[in-house]
Amino acid sequence: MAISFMATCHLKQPHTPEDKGRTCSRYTGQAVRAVPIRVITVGKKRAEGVRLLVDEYKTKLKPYCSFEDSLVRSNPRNAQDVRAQVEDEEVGIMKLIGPDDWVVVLDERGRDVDSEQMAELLGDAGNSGASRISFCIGGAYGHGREVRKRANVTIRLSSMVLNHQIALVVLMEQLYRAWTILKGQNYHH
Ligand SMILES: C[S@@+](CC[C@H](N)C(=O)[O-])C[C@H]1O[C@@H](n2cnc3c(N)ncnc32)[C@H](O)[C@@H]1O
Repeated sequence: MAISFMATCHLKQPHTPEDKGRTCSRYTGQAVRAVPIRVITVGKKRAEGVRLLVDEYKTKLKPYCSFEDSLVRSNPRNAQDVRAQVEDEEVGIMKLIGPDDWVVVLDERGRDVDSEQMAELLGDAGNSGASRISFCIGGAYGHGREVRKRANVTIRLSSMVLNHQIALVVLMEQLYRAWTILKGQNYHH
């Protein structure tokens, strides 16, 4: 499934004063097929503040696309064995990924994507045959080999390592931002 979101954004360079207020996406103002989004996270119970923010962005995303929040629970029995933990979490993630999913793995070693490129990623997915976009956030020790291999693209949200719950909140906000870019709405400046 060819998705070219990296190739086209004309605001890849740092924004100049002239760029201020412009949003860039090949798809801005066009009808974009809203591919359902699923975010798969690994972990235990979420912190209350994270839960509130995730709920807020789920509500904000509702007018744009369907959204599924899937949690793969870490098995506490594996806490002393990192490999067993990563493998167990990987099985849980792979079970949720369908054959037609377009898979975006989040990893601090992934490709840098700006907000406009995130919008293009969603727009490109809409033009592809993907039945769903699955974003995968790993556990304390990251993703296993199978998940990495399954990735259509691996992106990072920052060059810093984030706690998985913080990564989830940042991703949710960026998904909402991406949709406002696609719709040409006054949120992204
Ligand atoms: C605590 S981090 C795991 C860090 C671990 N060093 C690794 O090898 O992945 C948990 C998860 O949060 C996500 N994450 C953390 N920092 C990130 C970043 N800068 N960009 C994208 N995702 C990130 C990744 O999905 C990661 O698997």
